[in-house]
Amino acid sequence: MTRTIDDILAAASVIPVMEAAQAEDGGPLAEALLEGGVRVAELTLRTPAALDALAAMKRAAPGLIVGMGTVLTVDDAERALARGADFLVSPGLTPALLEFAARSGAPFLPGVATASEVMRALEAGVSRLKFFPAEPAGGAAYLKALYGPIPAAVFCPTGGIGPEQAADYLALPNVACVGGSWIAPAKAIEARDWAAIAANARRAAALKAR
Ligand SMILES: O=C(O)C(=O)C[C@H](O)[C@H](O)COP(=O)(O)O
Repeated sequence: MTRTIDDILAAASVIPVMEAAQAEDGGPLAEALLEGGVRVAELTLRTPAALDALAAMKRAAPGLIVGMGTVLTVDDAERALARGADFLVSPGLTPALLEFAARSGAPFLPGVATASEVMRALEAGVSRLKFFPAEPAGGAAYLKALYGPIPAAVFCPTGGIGPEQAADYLALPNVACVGGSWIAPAKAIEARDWAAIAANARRAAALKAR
């Protein structure tokens, strides 16, 4: 059965967004997230080790749905899928990536930050969107304002969100989940503090969308 981006967002209330400097950290990181009850995570394509780390996550915890973030080009998307990414996340939305997602059928969460970008996505048949960078772009109040004229768009806000802001977003009718680096910060991964990451994951998994 093909998993859609809607299925993936429905499986998550909080999506940990991570950066891995060492590929071998992927396995224990994925296990810590699953242990904490997190079902969906995003690993950013920001380090040379990212693709290997993603493959390690999928090997160690096949039940964890792992997306590749920071997908900027079709080449990034192809490389991520080849290493086992379950979905693709981009900070923005380009015609080339939209076309690739439509052609490949890969679940894709493109980023938007304005009403015009949301409308462009809807014209392309895409209604599940990352709101990025959420806090600098206007926060929960901004998304609440977009809901009036454009109720069809559903967001996963990410960028500058911590546990204090998450509940405000999750209470909105147009928010499916939120993303953030606070569950598995780069420092905790570097320190291999899997117990702290599992504890953060447990608290995050307890947050629920409306
Ligand atoms: O690389 C990407 O594709 C991104 O979209 C960036 C991430 O969403 C942010 O790095 C989240 O990090 P925080 O703001 O610390 O929660």
